[in-house]
Amino acid sequence: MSELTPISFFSRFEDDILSGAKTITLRDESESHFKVGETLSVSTFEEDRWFCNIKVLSVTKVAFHHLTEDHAEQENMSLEFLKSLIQEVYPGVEELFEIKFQLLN
Ligand SMILES: CC(=O)Nc1ccn([C@@H]2O[C@H](CO)[C@@H](O)[C@H]2O)c(=O)n1
Repeated sequence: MSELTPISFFSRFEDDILSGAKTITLRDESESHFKVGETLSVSTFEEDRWFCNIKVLSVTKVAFHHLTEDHAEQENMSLEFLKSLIQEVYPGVEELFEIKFQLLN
């Protein structure tokens, strides 16, 4: 038996992930190592509390200035909010990675 690869999300996104409203996350290069098809064990960033497993569907490089409404929709937020959020989490980072995922039961 192998350990699942961990990933954390801010706990305020837990409900959106569990309802299927949020189906991508945008990360910097330090979290671009996930492999298509691999199962990730998802915990909250704040308390390191497990809340689901997800399967990686794709990992795609995307520039900050190329983010679109399509990304925002898959984040279940407005594009304006998404951009301000990313600037808070990853100040000055232009090269992002879109990780598309599927919630596992
Ligand atoms: C330690 C650390 O970086 N944790 C992160 C980073 C990002 N995100 C979310 O991904 C999307 C785009 O960044 C937005 O929904 C972010 O809030 C997250 O939940 N947790």
